Amino acid sequence: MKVLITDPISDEGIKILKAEPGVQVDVETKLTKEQLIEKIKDYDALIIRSETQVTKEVIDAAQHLKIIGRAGVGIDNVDVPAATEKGIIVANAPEGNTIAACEHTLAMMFAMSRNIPQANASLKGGKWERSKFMGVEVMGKTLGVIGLGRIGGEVTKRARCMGMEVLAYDPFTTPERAKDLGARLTTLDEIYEKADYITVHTPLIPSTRHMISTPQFEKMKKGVRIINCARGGIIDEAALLEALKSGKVAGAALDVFEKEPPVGSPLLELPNVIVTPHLGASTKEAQISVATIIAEQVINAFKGLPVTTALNIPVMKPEAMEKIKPYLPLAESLGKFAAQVVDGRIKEIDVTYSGEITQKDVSLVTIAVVKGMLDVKKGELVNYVNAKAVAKEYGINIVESKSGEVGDYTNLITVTVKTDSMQRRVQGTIFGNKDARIVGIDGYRIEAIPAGYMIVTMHKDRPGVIGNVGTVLGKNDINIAGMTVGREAVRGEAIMILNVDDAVPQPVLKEMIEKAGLYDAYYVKL
Ligand SMILES: NC(=O)C1=CN([C@@H]2O[C@H](COP(=O)(O)OP(=O)(O)OC[C@H]3O[C@@H](n4cnc5c(N)ncnc54)[C@H](O)[C@@H]3O)[C@@H](O)[C@H]2O)C=CC1
Ligand SMILES: O=C(O)C(=O)COP(=O)(O)O
Repeated sequence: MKVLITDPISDEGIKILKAEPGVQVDVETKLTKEQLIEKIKDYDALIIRSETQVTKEVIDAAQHLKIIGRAGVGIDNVDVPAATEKGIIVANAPEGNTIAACEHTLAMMFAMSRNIPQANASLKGGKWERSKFMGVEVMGKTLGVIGLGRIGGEVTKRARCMGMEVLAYDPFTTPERAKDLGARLTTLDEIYEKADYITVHTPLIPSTRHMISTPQFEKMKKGVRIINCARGGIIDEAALLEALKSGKVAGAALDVFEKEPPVGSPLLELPNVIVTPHLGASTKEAQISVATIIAEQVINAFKGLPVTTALNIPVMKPEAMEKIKPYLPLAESLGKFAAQVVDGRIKEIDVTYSGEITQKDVSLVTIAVVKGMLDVKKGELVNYVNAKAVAKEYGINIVESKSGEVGDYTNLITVTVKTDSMQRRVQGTIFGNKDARIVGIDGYRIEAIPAGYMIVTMHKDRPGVIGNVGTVLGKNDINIAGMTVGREAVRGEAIMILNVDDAVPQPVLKEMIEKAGLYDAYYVKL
């Protein structure tokens, strides 16, 4: 495995990677876009921080890339949909730098309140200006926290200890969580109306880009102070500049910028703006933590172990993963099997779970069904990362449901495939936590091992059919390893599955249909 690291990460992470047998690690920082496009071709993994721009062009140029590891949180510099489409895992290190970013936010709040950067520069410049740098206290003030996630939550807890009242806005959190942290969840408008300090802690995504702009500054209290240690672009810098110039905003503390470095930004000229060069995550502790986490995730990806911080595949805890693991090969086999016993273009895949499995997180099991089906239909690289995206691209609707009905099986996975011309239902179960079986087709009870070469026949139950099928196979030197028949009634409609030891050419299948008088027969290869 070849790992390319293009932004500086802690040696601790590099050591972990190098200790892994068969891993080659190359650190190449400050690559130009063109150099990265050229380099990436040879690598299996890419590790980055916020500086490397992993664009679609870069992803398209990659030939072996399996994982992009972000040694940090924000992934706004990665084209995640492009990676997903190509089956590349994107993983980050979400908890590694929470405290670093939180403490930096508080450091910036204090530095701004007490004019520390300005006073430091003045004194070092030979001046002694005590009255010029009169500050304000944070105690008793209202802090507005926009984005009450990991960092926003830690900032809230500490702000409360400093005697601040905290109002928070986050559309994806609960009033209970906010209360536990010491904040009151409210609207953005109330924050704008009441806050003395506003700090943003959301990701940079389309819905947060320029979420604070001129109309929002207009609603704010005069003299408000703004902190941005999240991402440049959440706050509209041009609008902030105007709000600072007009006196609406008394000060701004910025760690991040719309363009980094912010060369020539007029914000840098203002005395009431203090800045740091994207240092939020730059503590020894955070860097060791994120580098270690991401190195482990990259290794896991190569060992086929769960990548627990992956952002584009369902992530589950190792214990949960352990519980559904036996179902993944069965699900993939059911998908592959079902794809080979239908005609026409697949329009919908419906996966229904019943029995004990309904207590588990089955999202990955559904993906395994889809992956199996697309492996057959598309014959191209489909994996757990891109299976759903590929299905969507081909206009295949995926439906997942859990049924309360407990039939004869402890666990049952029912896969219904709808094509433009027909519908087929295939059911499977696991016996004793390890033995996968196909136990039903279109309501007929059967019991077949989903493996190797198989033949599925649809016929009328009458003497001679099975004998004739055996004769045709024998004549063509195809050995039968197992057989199961399901029928609706004696001499009624029937389905048979044969496990055979050899591949079955189409002409043999045709001969079988004719000689044995079958309605239809399908050859399945798992
Ligand atoms: N300056 C620096 O060096 C660092 C910056 N960051 C930035 O901080 C951001 C937050 O990091 P974490 O707290 O770890 O992430 P998180 O995912 O724990 O928290 C983000 C929160 O924002 C909320 N959110 C999403 N859309 C929102 C909206 N429209 N309005 C209000 N809230 C919204 C989410 O519900 C979530 O609770 C990262 O995405 C990253 O961009 C993170 C680490 C270091
Ligand atoms: O983790 C994040 O989102 C950060 O912004 C930290 O960025 P960095 O790794 O220091 O370039």
